[in-house]
Amino acid sequence: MAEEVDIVVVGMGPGGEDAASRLAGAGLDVVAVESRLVGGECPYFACIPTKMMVRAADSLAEARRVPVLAGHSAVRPDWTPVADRVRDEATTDWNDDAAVRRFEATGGRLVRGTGRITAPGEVTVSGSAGTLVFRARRGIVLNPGSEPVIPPIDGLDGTPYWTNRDAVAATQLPDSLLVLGGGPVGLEFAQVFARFGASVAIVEMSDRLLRPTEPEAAAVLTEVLRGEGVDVRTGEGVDSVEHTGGRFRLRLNSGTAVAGERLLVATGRRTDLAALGVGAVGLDESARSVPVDERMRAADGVWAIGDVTGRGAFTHTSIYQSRIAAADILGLDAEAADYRAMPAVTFTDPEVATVGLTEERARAQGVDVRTACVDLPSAPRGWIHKAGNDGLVKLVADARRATLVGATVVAPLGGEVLGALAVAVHAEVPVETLRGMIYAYPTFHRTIEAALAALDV
Ligand SMILES: Cc1cc2nc3c(=O)[nH]c(=O)nc-3n(C[C@H](O)[C@H](O)[C@H](O)COP(=O)(O)OP(=O)(O)OC[C@H]3O[C@@H](n4cnc5c(N)ncnc54)[C@H](O)[C@@H]3O)c2cc1C
Ligand SMILES: NC(=O)c1ccc[n+]([C@@H]2O[C@H](COP(=O)([O-])OP(=O)(O)OC[C@H]3O[C@@H](n4cnc5c(N)ncnc54)[C@H](O)[C@@H]3O)[C@@H](O)[C@H]2O)c1
Repeated sequence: MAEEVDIVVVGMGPGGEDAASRLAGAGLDVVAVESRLVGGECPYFACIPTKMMVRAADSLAEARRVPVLAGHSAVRPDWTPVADRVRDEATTDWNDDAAVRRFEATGGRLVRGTGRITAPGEVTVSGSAGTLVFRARRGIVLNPGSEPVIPPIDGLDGTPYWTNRDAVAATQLPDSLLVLGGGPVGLEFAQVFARFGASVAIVEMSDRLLRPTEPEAAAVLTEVLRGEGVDVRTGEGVDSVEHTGGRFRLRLNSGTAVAGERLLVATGRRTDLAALGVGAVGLDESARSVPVDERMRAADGVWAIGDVTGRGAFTHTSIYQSRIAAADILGLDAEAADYRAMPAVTFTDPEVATVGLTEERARAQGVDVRTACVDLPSAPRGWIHKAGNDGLVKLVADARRATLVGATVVAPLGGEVLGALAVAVHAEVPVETLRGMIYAYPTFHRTIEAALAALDV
């Protein structure tokens, strides 16, 4: 017998939790289905624990800069406080009781298990309590998130490789780490483990790190990582993997090999749409993502939010979309999603912070592009900062409209500097208005003024 409810939310990632709470709080009868932990990847295996690791690693790097700036320092890294903090503060030992209580306080009901759309308006949940069938009167919200992609490399399957979930839970520092994939996941972990003393190699098959970002940003980061002793290999694929005697050995396309104690696979994310049963509502189960309109509608009575929509795999995307989907379901005047000023920060040191279009993407969209790029060490604050001042500010402008359509900041706390540029792109602030502002001296964000001066708009 199917149980009738108003809403079924499948997956309680950051967006699912937010949408389910909003809808239950508005008085709807909401069932939320979660197969692992309420809160999703971000608090237990991703954003929060990794940023705690980054914070710890950055403190080591800063201490190592003392000899350049302030005398002597001796740093003896210890992984124990990091592992303890991740276990006790970030994840409460991977326990979601507090999140469950928070959700249930809104009036919603949590059902543990794996949800699947089995007919229009119907979700079947398989869990430890058996099989339950729900009919959703008002709608189904899909927030299944994403799983690590494991590439089909000869020998990889069956080895004890790490994904982000294992790396976050590491209680001991490996002596060496091989990182497959030079995207945000690979780079944040690579720098953390290297700063704690592991010998780290990154193997990235495309011609540069952080492929979707500006090449200038990738170049700075590559140089910084190499300067810290990380073996960065771009344009390199892996032919085969061996794991013997407790060590991994990767044979690379170039004929060379790299070896290490641990292997982190950080080659992107995927969602199994067939397992989610989206074919039952007419969606393509073999697609990489669920296409949604500007109000997150994926099909009649189905909304999708988060990584599964392919609009930027970030927690802020998921929560932004949940707000819109919940408003639409409640029949409120929902804003239409607008991704022009999508921000992203990779929390390496320096941080790589981006908003809007890169130069390459703006050109591909036919924008009349003008760019300017200012190196941080040549700006007053960068020069003062000295050790650890690698970075730049790059602006991408639309000359016809005389506004910024994109920007990249590579800087210490570059994500904070990005705030001003995100406003500029989002609100289409005229370049002349930006030039007329007063930028506090000598801040990192004042480098924006120098970049604006160099912009031919
Ligand atoms: C290492 C790492 C670091 C990251 N750092 C950042 C960062 O600093 N900032 C940032 O913005 N983003 C970061 N991200 C991305 C961020 O974690 C995700 O974009 C974010 O979690 C949003 O995902 P989501 O809402 O789509 O769902 P997820 O967080 O992936 O959660 C989906 C939930 O749905 C559940 N689920 C899936 N299928 C079913 C089903 N059929 N039935 C029931 N339950 C199901 C899963 O168990 C999971 O709990 C990071 C990602 C990684 C891997
Ligand atoms: N700070 C943040 O906001 C943050 C941090 C981590 C992750 N994330 C999100 O999570 C998503 C996933 O991150 P990711 O780094 O896993 O994926 P990604 O897709 O961004 O990067 C994966 C990289 O692996 C490379 N690659 C793929 N197959 C390979 C192979 N066989 N050999 C060598 N290299 C290979 C790709 O060329 C790519 O550069 C990101 O898109 C991002 O949105 C965000």
